[in-house]
Amino acid sequence: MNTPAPARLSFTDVEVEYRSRGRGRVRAVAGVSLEVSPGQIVGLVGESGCGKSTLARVAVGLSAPSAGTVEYAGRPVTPLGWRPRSGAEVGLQMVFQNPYASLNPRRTIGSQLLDGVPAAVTGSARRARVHELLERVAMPSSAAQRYPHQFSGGQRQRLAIARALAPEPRMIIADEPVTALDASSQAQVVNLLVGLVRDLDMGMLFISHDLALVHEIADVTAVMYLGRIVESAPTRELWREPRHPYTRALIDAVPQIGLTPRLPAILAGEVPDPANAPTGCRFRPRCPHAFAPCGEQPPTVDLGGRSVACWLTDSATAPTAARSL
Ligand SMILES: Nc1ncnc2c1ncn2[C@@H]1O[C@H](COP(=O)(O)OP(=O)(O)OP(=O)(O)O)[C@@H](O)[C@H]1O
Repeated sequence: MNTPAPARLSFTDVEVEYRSRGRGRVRAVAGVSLEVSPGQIVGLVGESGCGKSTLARVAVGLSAPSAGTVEYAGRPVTPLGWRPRSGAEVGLQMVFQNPYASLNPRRTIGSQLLDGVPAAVTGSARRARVHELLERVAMPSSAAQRYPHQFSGGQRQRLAIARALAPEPRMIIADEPVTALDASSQAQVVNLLVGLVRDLDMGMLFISHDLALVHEIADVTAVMYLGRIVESAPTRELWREPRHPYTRALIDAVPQIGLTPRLPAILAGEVPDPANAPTGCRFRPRCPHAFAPCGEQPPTVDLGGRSVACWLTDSATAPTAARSL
């Protein structure tokens, strides 16, 4: 008997390039390798424009990688529109920042949830499944007869989560799912999402620019800068001892109770345009520790459970680097 492959999402050396009229070739993702396993929440953080949403779109087949592979449950993710989606890909569902990206404003919630219920569920069990989904996201059964615009932003996001859960996914890609909500709805939606992922033993890639939020919920945190993952580690370790200068800067910029938030000098200004990315280490122009080797792209060093792409952690160059600190 064949054992099914674990519902793991794997990115291997993924690159995504856009062709844009004014900017030419934009390499939004420039060689990313990352894994999300069932039962695990991986947080992906980084400033605006660093390629987080592009990576999310590639994970669910909304964009195609220009190089590298994305696999889910041991099979390549097929870009949507290239061919009918296979059964495996239904196991991978996305929650967007804007719930209207997955909810049609002109159809009732009930009919949209029904669409997502697997065909194997038949007869009256289909409607019962819709009510179960509403209950899971703490919405009344009466929501089934109503339209998306009849709900508040937080409720609408909960309904979008119910829509994502309808096909019984094993993995959720959540791209800034609470960024557009007010503070109290944010807490409710985050708690709901994390509770569901834990109860149903799913995996989740949680994308956010909010490092403090990712610190609260993620088992592993991956830090992205200008199309590359610069550091990835169990969240607690990353927070206790950030190894990449960019991670350190992001953590320093997180507001702390009683202290005035302070943007570190090196993070002032914008992330450079990926259409004109610096050569070598892409963080080099903003890094206070940049030294000669940074003109070359740093290797990703595996430090046992965590990985860092920085010449400061490379054993051959670290001694020289230490002198520049
Ligand atoms: N369709 C597109 N055509 C051209 N360039 C694009 C396209 N989509 C994204 N980009 C560019 O790719 C880069 C990465 O964008 P992306 O939206 O993935 O970043 P992000 O980290 O999710 O940022 P944000 O949080 O602001 O959405 C940016 O420079 C963006 O301008």
